[in-house]
Amino acid sequence: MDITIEPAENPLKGSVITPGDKSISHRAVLFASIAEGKSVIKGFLRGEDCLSTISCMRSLGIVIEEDADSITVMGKGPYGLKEPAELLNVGNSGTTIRLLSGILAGQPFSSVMAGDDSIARRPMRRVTGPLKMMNATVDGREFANYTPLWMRGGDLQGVHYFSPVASAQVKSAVLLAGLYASGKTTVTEPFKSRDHTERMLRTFGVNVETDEKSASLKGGQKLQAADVFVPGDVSSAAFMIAAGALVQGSHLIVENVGLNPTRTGVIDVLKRMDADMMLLNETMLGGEPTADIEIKYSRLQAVTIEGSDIPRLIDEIPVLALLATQADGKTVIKDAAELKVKETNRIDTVVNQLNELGADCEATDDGMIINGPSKLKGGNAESYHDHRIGMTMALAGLISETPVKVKDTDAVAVSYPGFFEELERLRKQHV
Ligand SMILES: O=C(O)C1=C[C@@H](OP(=O)(O)O)[C@@H](O)[C@H](O)C1
Ligand SMILES: C=C(OP(=O)(O)O)C(=O)O
Repeated sequence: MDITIEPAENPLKGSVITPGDKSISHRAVLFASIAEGKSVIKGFLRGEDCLSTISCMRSLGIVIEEDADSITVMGKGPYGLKEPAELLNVGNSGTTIRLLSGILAGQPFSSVMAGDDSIARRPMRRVTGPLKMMNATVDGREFANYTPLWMRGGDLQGVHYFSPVASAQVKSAVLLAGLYASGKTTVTEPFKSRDHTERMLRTFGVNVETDEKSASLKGGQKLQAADVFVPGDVSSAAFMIAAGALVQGSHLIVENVGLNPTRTGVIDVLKRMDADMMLLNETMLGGEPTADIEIKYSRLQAVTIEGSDIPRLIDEIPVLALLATQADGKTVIKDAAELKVKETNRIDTVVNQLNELGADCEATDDGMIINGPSKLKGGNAESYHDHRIGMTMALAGLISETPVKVKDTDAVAVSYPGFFEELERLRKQHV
């Protein structure tokens, strides 16, 4: 479906509740499935990606009940999964295929995973490589780099894996396989990636050791069922925070934002950009720090974003790039080549689409340069079926001279079902 976003004639006002964290929702279902007993998950994100994880676990024989405010998973223990009769369809979700690979690597049966066109282009060797080192049998197109991925798990051996990329998906896949391996498994990364796996495995009773760049666990540990409360997703909140910062006169409260320190790069960068922002009601929910965020329209300054901050804000770069088009000066984003292997090549899709609307951006090998501020003129924008590009282009419509028509917005439901309705509601609350 195409959606036309009219320029905002009035400030955005009011409060919005952030939908559940996508990374944590996936993990809750996966870990509960291989735990012994019944786990109840509250605050679960009913986005398409997390629904793909539920459907894969059902195909593997796990009973999962859904009701209005919770998901109940009847865990069957580490070896309770059954050989699936059908292909495991991961849809658009990189997290599903990569984390599930780690679990399937430990299962004594054969399974095949595939997803949509975007998943078919995303590199899987980063996960299948270390899993093979651990003794799993894996294949796929181009020597196990592309879907469909076929696996037959087996007797795994622990490894110390030095990942060339800071990736929570790689780290999690190897650690999950490590639960089925003999001895100890360690993953060391160039920079620390999000640590939801380490935190949640502990909630399920697994002993995980961590230091600045490594995480380790011993094989053979059993997960015990646990109830999980999923905080709001800072990656989704970032779009509403950006809307508040971009539209003149706005004043929003974005509630229930998960503030795990491995995810708060976007908050740190917004502060450096001089955003008029405050954290309210800081608390701990389900083992993760959370707060409400008050944001007002802000005159933004250009910044450089690089190094260890990149994994802490990787999914927020499209919306940060839009914010940078309105900031004074030259914003430089570097060390972010990982953007090329997301749902789309997000260096190209962000730069092309923002330029199309009248911004001054340039793609580089590992990021982009944005000169601001520029008045966006509006027009047609592609989402390329990438949820984060679709939402970024919609926000561009709020500050353009003429409307922005965003193509194929259905993808937004991958991480933020109800995004357009919420945006519309905030626009109507100016009086
Ligand atoms: O582990 C996760 O839940 C995720 C890790 C990140 O990917 P990488 O591990 O590829 O960096 C992120 O981009 C993705 O949206 C979710
Ligand atoms: C990259 C993303 O997700 P995934 O890797 O799970 O497809 C994302 O949500 O921006």
